[in-house]
Amino acid sequence: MKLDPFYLIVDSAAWIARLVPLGVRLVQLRIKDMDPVALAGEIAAAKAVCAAHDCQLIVNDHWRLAIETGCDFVHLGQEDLAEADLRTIRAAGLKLGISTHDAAELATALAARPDYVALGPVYPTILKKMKWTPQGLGRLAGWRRAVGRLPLVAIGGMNLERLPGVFAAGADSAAVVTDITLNADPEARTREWLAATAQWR
Ligand SMILES: Cc1ncc(COP(=O)(O)OP(=O)(O)O)c(N)n1
Ligand SMILES: Cc1nc(C(=O)O)sc1CCOP(=O)(O)O
Ligand SMILES: [Mg+2]
Repeated sequence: MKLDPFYLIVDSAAWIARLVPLGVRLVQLRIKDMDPVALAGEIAAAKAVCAAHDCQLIVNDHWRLAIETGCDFVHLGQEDLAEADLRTIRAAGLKLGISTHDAAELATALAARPDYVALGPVYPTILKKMKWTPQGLGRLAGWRRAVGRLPLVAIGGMNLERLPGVFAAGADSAAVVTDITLNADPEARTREWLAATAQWR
């Protein structure tokens, strides 16, 4: 499986409707704290936009709702993974991406036979408080060696200037939130990301 080098992460179907039609090929819906009925509606709306624009949708955390709404890819962190039923996820035909932040988490992730592994935070992030200090490019290169040909996602503090180093270190895809969603012109920034990642597509 090949991941698009530009992996957009947003927190609503409205963001997906706004940015995916610009040409985004890989997007994660990452919603926290929403009731299941509203959440199912968000996932269904995101799925419809992605289907219309040939974009791979990845649902963060909510694997049961992803199955119920007919999605085909979920992302789980280590706490999510500990509570997830991997057999059910696999039986439903879902692909699976897993977060990692240290060697023990990488071993846990690889044992789950994921479709990609994410390493973060490669650079400092302002999106959420994290207990890990930034991993840096050397660590990313170490992850590349450790995972072999498995797709590797770099996350945390991604911006356009950092992309050459991130891909040179071995990432297949760069996942981004605030460099786009907090930009004064998210559409223009998305177009810049699409252009900047074209050479790795
Ligand atoms: C691509 C990607 N990488 C890492 C994460 C983080 O997942 P997790 O550790 O479960 O934290 P939350 O995003 O759920 O707060 C991710 N979502 N996507
Ligand atoms: C959601 C998330 N997970 C991370 C991890 O390291 O697992 S870093 C992160 C936030 C990424 O946002 P931004 O691009 O704004 O830094
Ligand atoms: Mg999670």
